[in-house]
Amino acid sequence: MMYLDVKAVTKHFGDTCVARKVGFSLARGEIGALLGPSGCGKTTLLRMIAGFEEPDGGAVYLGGRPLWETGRGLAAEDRQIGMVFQDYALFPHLTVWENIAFGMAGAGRGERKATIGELLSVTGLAGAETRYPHELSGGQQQRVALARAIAPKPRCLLMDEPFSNLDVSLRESLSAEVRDIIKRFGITALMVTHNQHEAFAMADRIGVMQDGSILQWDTPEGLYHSPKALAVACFIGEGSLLSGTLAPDGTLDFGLGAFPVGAAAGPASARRVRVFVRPEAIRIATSGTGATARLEKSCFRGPGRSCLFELPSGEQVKADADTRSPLLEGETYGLAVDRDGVSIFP
Ligand SMILES: Nc1ncnc2c1ncn2[C@@H]1O[C@H](COP(=O)(O)OP(=O)(O)OP(=O)(O)O)[C@@H](O)[C@H]1O
Repeated sequence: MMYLDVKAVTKHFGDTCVARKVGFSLARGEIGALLGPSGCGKTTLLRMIAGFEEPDGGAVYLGGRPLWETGRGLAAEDRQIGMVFQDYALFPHLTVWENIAFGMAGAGRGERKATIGELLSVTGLAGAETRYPHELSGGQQQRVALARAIAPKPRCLLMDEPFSNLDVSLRESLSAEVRDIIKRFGITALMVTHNQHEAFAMADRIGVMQDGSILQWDTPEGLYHSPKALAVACFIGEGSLLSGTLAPDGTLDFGLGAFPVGAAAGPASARRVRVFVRPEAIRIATSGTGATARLEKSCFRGPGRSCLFELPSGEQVKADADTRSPLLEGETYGLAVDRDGVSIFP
């Protein structure tokens, strides 16, 4: 059995279904992320695991023990779950030290001192222990919130959009830092975010959610390279959607060429398919075989150049180029596609 196990959890608010038999699991010490657009049900799922909301059906287990099963559950305060909220929710009248110590009433003086000392050190807050929350930056406040949630040694840590109040440049560096801290303490954690960069920087496993369902629960690499649904491909990273035909012998024919994608994939008769291609799977050449396309737009992005091509069919294709390539808008180029960077959907 996995450490955190969510099984076929359903939840309605009135007539609206916000969790449709949702299931996923995390091994001990793994970090998971629920990723999806606003309103898809991420926070409600997190709140059901925390015990702030009751499921209509399904079960939730933590470390082999039920948090919720057959319509009954442990009270939130008995679940030993740590929470980090979007707005940090620090106590404004308590110092950094007192905020972190808040949930450690059961620990002895020596243990409390050692744990808080270690947390201050790994979160880079040593020296700030007598300050109050309003005397800290947003990033520092978030680290205090994390330290406060970790200090009582929770069985699981839940984080609701933990970086959304921080500026973009801080989000990515802090998310990598927070991952290191959680890993160092060996805590099993689940976060909710609508930002894929945060999910990629933090999580070992990510669930892409849409309308109360998890479309795919997978590693970041699995989601990016082998999306199981078109909505997952489109939600994660960038790409182009082209139309094509899949023949019974497994040959895919579309705007960027024709090649076998495995006989096993072949339908009984030729079938129209949608083909999703990542920009980095396309190689641009001045001439040659493969497809030809007109460069419509080219945008310098420092390490790379984002290009938008138009195929003779009128379909548009995004491709990445080297910034040193002398590409001219309006000119025609050859495009070759890396077969592994192509995903096919009905
Ligand atoms: N207590 C509640 N009563 C009624 N409807 C609710 C309640 N809590 C959430 N909802 C509704 O359930 C749906 C899912 O909300 P939820 O907060 O879980 O989504 P989310 O994916 O976390 O979105 P966001 O990123 O905006 O927080 C939304 O339509 C929301 O309005």
